[in-house]
Amino acid sequence: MRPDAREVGGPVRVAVLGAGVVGSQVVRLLLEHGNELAARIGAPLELAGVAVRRPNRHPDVPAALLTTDAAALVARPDVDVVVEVIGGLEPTRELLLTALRRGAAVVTANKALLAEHGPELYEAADAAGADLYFEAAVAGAIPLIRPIRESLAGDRISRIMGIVNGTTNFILSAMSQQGVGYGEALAEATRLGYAEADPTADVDGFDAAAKAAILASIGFHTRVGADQVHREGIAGVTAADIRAAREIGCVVKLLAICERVSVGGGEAVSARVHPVMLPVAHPLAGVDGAYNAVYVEAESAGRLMFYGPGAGGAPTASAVLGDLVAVARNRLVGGRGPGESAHADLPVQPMGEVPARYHVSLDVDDRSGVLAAVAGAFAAAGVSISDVRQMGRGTDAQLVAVTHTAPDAVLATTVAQLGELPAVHRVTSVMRVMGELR
Ligand SMILES: NC(=O)C1=CN([C@@H]2O[C@H](COP(=O)(O)OP(=O)(O)OC[C@H]3O[C@@H](n4cnc5c(N)ncnc54)[C@H](O)[C@@H]3O)[C@@H](O)[C@H]2O)C=CC1
Ligand SMILES: N[C@@H](CC=O)C(=O)O
Ligand code: NA
Repeated sequence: MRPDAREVGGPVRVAVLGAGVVGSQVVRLLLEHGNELAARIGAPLELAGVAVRRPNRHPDVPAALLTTDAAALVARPDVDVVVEVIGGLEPTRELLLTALRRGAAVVTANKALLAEHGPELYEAADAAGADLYFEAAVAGAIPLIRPIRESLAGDRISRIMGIVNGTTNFILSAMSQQGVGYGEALAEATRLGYAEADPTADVDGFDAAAKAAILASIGFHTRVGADQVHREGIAGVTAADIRAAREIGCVVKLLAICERVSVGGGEAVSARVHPVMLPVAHPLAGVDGAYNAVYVEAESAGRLMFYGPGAGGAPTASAVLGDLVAVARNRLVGGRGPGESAHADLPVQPMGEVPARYHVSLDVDDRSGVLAAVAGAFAAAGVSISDVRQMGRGTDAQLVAVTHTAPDAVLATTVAQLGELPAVHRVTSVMRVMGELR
């Protein structure tokens, strides 16, 4: 049940859970822009409480609002909206279920929670007629969730593809443009507030996979969990990979790709996250630092591109505040925003079936017959090569091959077999390639 209907124009009371990088900015904006927000909503937003772990670390939050008891705060009947910016799966799942079950609206930036427990949260929201908004959970400040759930609700989306993790994009940009080392770039991304509390979530691709799960779910009206997204991070991307990409006119980017695909006369969803070599002329190749950019392709709309800051306290707080205004407006008119839409219920395509092109660099013997042996291994697997180059380096040589499209599993097996050839010393770089190479 919703809390008691409020008198029109009465305050909308907001509880904020967590006052870290994002939460502290949410509280600041609420306190600094209160009058303007009230004018836009038609009622004041009143900060009812801020749950934190260590109250003495938050001098900018009025002391009377601070509490260490988040469970008591979300259960308070006078709280209309709960903003969750703690992160992680627990106790956030339990806290948000408590809020939703008593009819409070929820605004969250927590993609990990949504990708893992989205259906349970949606069900609780539906049962109570409460709002569940999460614009900040994907691509930070960029309006993307609302455009997909609302503006494109009348269209048929075929593809959502882009850079959705600011930390890894920051690291890859620093490595390729300034020659900064991986560890140093990660430390700087953490210092700037881009990285997750545990940055392995960023570098191992978990964060991008959670975002891909959310995008695939709302884009294709199908429940896609984080465990159904193929995930490869950037921890294995080396300076040699970045050099190899540069040699063929490419940059390395970590992409999330969600597609509606045809499988055996029916439709399925493919959702995957992995590094790719992208030609420098590709629009996503120029997206640097903590910026994100996402293409959405829809049957009638055509190709749309969304670009902007994908991480950071203030940009993410902007998305949270936008949701807060939306749910407050809904509340005042007694309405509700979109709930879960999972009617299509499409199967998820296994990664092994996804068509891909690979760029493979090998250290090989510099002698005749090696190229033929390598080409023979590709041919035996039915994989055709679009480009091959061999560069002598004294006693050994570097051999680079770019394949035509083949099923991902076939390519992966072929590369493993190449590594077994006597003439191959080492497989130095393997990466998927996208777009037209020069
Ligand atoms: N930092 C960013 O650029 C973005 C973050 N997000 C998401 O926003 C959420 C918050 O991220 P950040 O602010 O960066 O994290 P953070 O680690 O800076 O802040 C989280 C805060 O919650 C507090 N906290 C932990 N458990 C608590 C509890 N039980 N009760 C009260 N407070 C508790 C922590 O002490 C910390 O201050 C995460 O879900 C993250 O994935 C989303 C988009 C961008
Ligand atoms: N750690 C995330 C924060 C925003 O979602 C990122 O780097 O993108
Ligand atoms: Na967003």
